[in-house]
Amino acid sequence: MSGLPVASIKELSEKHPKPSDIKFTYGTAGFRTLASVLDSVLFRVGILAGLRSKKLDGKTIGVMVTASHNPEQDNGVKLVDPRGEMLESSWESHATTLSNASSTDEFISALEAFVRDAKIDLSKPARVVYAMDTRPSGPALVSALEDGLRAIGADGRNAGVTTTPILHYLVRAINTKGTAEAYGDDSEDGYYTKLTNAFKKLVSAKPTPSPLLIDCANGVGANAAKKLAEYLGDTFSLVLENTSITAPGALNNACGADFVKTTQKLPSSLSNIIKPGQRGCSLDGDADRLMYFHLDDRGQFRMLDGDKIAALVAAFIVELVKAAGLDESIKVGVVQTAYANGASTKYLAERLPVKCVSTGVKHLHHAAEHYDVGVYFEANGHGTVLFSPDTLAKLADYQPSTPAQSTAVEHLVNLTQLINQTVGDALSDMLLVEVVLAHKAYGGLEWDSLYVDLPNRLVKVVVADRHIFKTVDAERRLTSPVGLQDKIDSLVGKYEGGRSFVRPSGTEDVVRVYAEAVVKSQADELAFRVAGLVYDETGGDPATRPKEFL
Ligand SMILES: CC(=O)N[C@H]1[C@@H](OP(=O)(O)O)O[C@H](CO)[C@@H](O)[C@@H]1O
Ligand SMILES: [Mg+2]
Repeated sequence: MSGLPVASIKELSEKHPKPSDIKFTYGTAGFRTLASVLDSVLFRVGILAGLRSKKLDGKTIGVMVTASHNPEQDNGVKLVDPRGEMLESSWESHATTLSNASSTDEFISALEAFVRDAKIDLSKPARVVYAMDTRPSGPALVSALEDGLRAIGADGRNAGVTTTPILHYLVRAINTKGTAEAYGDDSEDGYYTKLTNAFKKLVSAKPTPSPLLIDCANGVGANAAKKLAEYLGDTFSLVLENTSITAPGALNNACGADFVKTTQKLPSSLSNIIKPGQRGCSLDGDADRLMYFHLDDRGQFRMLDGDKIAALVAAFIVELVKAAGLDESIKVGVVQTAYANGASTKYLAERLPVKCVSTGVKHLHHAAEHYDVGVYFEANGHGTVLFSPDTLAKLADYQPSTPAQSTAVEHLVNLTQLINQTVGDALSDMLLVEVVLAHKAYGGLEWDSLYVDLPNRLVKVVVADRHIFKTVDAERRLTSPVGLQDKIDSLVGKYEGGRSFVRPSGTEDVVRVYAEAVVKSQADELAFRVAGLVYDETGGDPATRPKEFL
């Protein structure tokens, strides 16, 4: 075994010193914080990505530089494993440890220990493909990443400015090239061609959909949606808004999927553009989340979130599987989190198996892999559909006995091409939604009426130490602080259709309180009473108690 290239790491590491007063964490969304403090993290991630590739026998690893829906001054970085999935969780803590070594010497010792413990064969090749979103801090951070790749001797491929899901696609396409599982050509052209060819086949016998308004969050989704529109040609026209990717401060500002979900409002930049009866959607800053909305006939804004997308898509796939005559051998299931609207869970559970897992895409993704076809969406609009290898083989080998069965199987096969199965993908999900709407001849109104959302409220509570909050049952119940869950239960019992749960955030230094009830004012009241309880029970200072807490 050859050793670490210590001299080269040392020399380059000196150019990327760690800020002394900061503790970094590789969390649910990778490293994410103010861009101005991330230089050393990117350098070290470059080395880590190289080591991950060596550990996996030279398979290509992805690195995405983005802070998604966060404000423009933030940035972040996450690693992508060879099949396009999130980094294996055991490596998250190694990433955290390496990022916090205080000096170059300490960093090198930590690397040496890691290489030994993880039994990494340094003589293996290392390959990494990387990309960034449109943030102004991106280029400098990418150059720190490239120093890391150089230090460990990894081959880097720069995929430029692109979306998170395209980077995930590229990783899988590169690693499956020339195999029976080839995912597509390993280029952006390959991605757009794959998606749009499948889309065109799926809607070929349907009327052309009315043009769709897309809020691009002033981010990288604007570039991607523009290219997608070119590949779609006349089949489907996209009206792109919030495309100012170079305007200072515009990214995610009062627009984008997260804004729509958290404020339950239309971005004001669209208010003069969207017409009653029209549908539109918002992407987030790296185009992996999607929120739909429509204005009803009276011009009222109606949000169609990840739960509504899951309901629409899952019911459609179940219908197709049945129409194909495959319902005995292909089982469709849905994965949600506790934040899924109770009405969506009820709607889905009446039709197919539904599983609830902890917050965070990796939990949903892994649970969805256990179904033949697993549909997963977070309420915030991040999700996709996974077809198991067995299911893909069944679809490929199936001999339909009627023309109707044959059409249904063809549709299913085209869906496997349309859907980005590596990760949630706003553009792929958008085409998927449009396919279902076209097949069902639904507008926003019909889709929205699948079920009626229960009124709900999400509240943040700032506490002294959120780590004392421990949960069980897919985060729906607290075991610590002891006794708090009983108090929440007795509050919930007072509200018709009441549901509430409390969990520590994995991405912000807060505790989140979610509440639902049959009436909006009651959902708000329940949320603020539970928030008040959490605050008081964990020693919150009465002087700074938020006044809306009850
Ligand atoms: C209530 C909520 O929307 N939580 C979000 C948020 O996680 P928290 O752990 O709740 O901070 O960020 C995650 C990463 O983007 C996302 O997966 C999740 O859905
Ligand atoms: Mg995102």
